[in-house]
Amino acid sequence: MTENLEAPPMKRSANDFIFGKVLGEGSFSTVFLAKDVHTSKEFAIKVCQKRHIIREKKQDYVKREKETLLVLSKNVKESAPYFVRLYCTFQDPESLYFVLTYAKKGDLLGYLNKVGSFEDHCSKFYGAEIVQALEHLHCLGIVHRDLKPENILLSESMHIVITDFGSAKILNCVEMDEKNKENSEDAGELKRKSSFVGTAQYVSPEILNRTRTTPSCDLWALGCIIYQMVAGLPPFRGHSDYAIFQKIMKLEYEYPDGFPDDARDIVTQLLVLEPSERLGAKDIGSYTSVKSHPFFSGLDFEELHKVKPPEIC
Ligand SMILES: Nc1ncnc2c1ncn2[C@@H]1O[C@H](COP(=O)(O)OP(=O)(O)OP(=O)(O)O)[C@@H](O)[C@H]1O
Ligand SMILES: O=C(O)C[C@H](Cc1nc2cc(Cl)cc(Cl)c2[nH]1)c1ccc(Cl)cc1
Ligand SMILES: O=C(O)C[C@H](Cc1nc2cc(Cl)cc(Cl)c2[nH]1)c1ccc(Cl)cc1
Repeated sequence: MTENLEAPPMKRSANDFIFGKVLGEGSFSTVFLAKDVHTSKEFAIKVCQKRHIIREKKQDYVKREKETLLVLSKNVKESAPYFVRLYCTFQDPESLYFVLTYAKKGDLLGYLNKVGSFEDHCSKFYGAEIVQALEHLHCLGIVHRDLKPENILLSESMHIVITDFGSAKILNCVEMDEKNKENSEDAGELKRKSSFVGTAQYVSPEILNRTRTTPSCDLWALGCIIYQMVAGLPPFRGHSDYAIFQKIMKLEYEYPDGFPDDARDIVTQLLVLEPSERLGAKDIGSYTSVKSHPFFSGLDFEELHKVKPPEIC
């Protein structure tokens, strides 16, 4: 009997890490900076309180997050390394631990708040990295559903690292084929999941209408994020979520003076109420109609991860 030389990786525990500062708090999680005692490598460890998950009935949310992160970590695409990696998970009687990539430079919202709005070449570069990331995510049959600047983290080299897959949906192959077909069962699923609805400013009309989730809802969020990088504020704003939802359903937004024409054109083609009419909604495989838009002229999407990102100024 040949000995199995590839010993399976040892199950880790909290004792394998030195826990450092708190990086941030979620609704039922705390994320710590931590160092692996064996390799001195740094990680972000997301610690979820079991008691809290049970009380908030968030098991599905956590399960979905782990499943999605596992699929992403097993299907890394060299030209789209734009997602947080899940290295391992473990638990103790009180908590669940997710050992994740540490995104050293915070998130996109932090930079937007710091500089107000991005220079055009910055908006184009980061818009392009998000398109490249969404193309890979959707090819894996995963829809993020809560894409927003706070969930777009930045690595040490200032490339994007998309996170927070708790609200992600993994489409089954049937759904993949009937991408836009109405499906009461799924709408029912959404009804149960209505609490999951993402952050008001970026949520798409079909999520509010409880129709089925398709990759198009991430294209809507892309439109909102490109608008926000160029203008400094999201397109749909209001003093309450309800007021914002009203504006979304009526497509009530405007472009400030000086908003460049190519940015206005691509945002207008993404912020379309009918999901199947959005730019890229009909693309199969790769988002050619989004990538070929003049807003992205001159960018090589496959090479973005190798170039030094433009200074955010
Ligand atoms: N991989 C990471 N690297 C660096 N910082 C991170 C990482 N993941 C999360 N954070 C920080 O920790 C904070 C909490 O993240 P977490 O995913 O636990 O909650 P959340 O998803 O932001 O909130 P909620 O659970 O309500 O959606 C984030 O806002 C972010 O600032
Ligand atoms: O699938 C596994 O590996 C085993 C467990 C499964 C699991 N145990 C749980 C206990 C609670 Cl209270 C909540 C959730 Cl979501 C739970 N998920 C587990 C351990 C750690 C992590 Cl991060 C996730 C799930
Ligand atoms: O719902 C059940 O009864 C079964 C699940 C089992 C379960 N396996 C899981 C695996 C993962 Cl990765 C995540 C979650 Cl939330 C998982 N939940 C579960 C959920 C919560 C708890 Cl506390 C224990 C088991």
